Amino acid sequence: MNHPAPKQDRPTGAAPALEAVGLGLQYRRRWALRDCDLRLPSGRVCALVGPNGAGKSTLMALAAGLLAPTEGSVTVFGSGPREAGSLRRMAYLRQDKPLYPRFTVAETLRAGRELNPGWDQAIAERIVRLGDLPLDAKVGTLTAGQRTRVAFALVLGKRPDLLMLDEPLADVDPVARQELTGILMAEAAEHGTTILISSHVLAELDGVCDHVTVLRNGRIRLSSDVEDLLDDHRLVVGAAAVDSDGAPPELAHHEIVELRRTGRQTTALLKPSGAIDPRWDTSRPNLEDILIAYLRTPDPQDRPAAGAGAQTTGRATGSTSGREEVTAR
Ligand SMILES: Nc1ncnc2c1ncn2[C@@H]1O[C@H](COP(=O)(O)OP(=O)(O)OP(=O)(O)O)[C@@H](O)[C@H]1O
Repeated sequence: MNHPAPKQDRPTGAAPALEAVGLGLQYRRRWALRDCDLRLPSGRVCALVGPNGAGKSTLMALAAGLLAPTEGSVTVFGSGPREAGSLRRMAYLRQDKPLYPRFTVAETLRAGRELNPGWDQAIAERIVRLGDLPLDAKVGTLTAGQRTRVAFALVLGKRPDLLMLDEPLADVDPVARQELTGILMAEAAEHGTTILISSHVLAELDGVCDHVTVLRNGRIRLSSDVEDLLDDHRLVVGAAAVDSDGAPPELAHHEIVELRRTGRQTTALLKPSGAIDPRWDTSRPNLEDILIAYLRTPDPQDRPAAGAGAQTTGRATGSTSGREEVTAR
């Protein structure tokens, strides 16, 4: 679906909606998030993408003040996430969408109204009504998708300036998905709400978000405006021979994000520097093409130095036909 992406940055000098500096969180000996630098200006719709266990929920929980950082800092509109002003201005919809099962839908909305000074009953009721949810139904009797709708009504009813949604639509049917995404985007455009949304459904992010951050193994792999990403990358397809390192010499002067071989065909996602050899069929990738390539390949800094061991990107050696060989550069 295509919605105009809101781009209403606050006046210069205003604190970003969310800022992380060297942010990290360690569980026992394992880092769930490390060296995270992120600046999300207000009014943006930012997708947070990454494989399972990449650290997306950890980042949101830190920004919501539910976890304390092991190192670094995170602020919301310039203040610590646990400060009263920040708590008032943000809403966080956790993946498990905690609600009181014994409350009815109406009682849940009433609690939202009583707890939140800026409560917008109209939008909350609209979301519930569109799902045909009986107001007197107990939340515990609702399906997972219906509970998601109630949780959506609560976070949008709060009218936050920063809305963080952790895989919010995973259990919602496709029609409701489109409808709730539409409401979300309309609300963001109308009120300048900053949205941070994590999702595994990459195709649905195109046309919805204007900024994207990719996390991999607890580190930021990529964080960029969508328009810049689309302008800066090219997909090339050719039949050129591949040298022993996997990089065709004609492409060697470009930054190769990912190189894939299927039989005699080589496909690469590039950040070109200069003209691309005309023997290669060149096209503009869509957002999903770009995100998949970054998700599949580790950051060059995280890869072992040449000769220090095999590349770590699932590269299948000796593949010449049928099988696909993937090489990160
Ligand atoms: N309470 C916990 N105790 C120990 N380790 C944890 C805990 N919560 C998360 N982790 C670990 O931290 C890492 C990041 O987890 P996180 O939930 O942030 O990932 P995610 O990107 O949200 O994953 P998913 O897409 O599966 O929801 C994972 O390795 C996870 O196993």
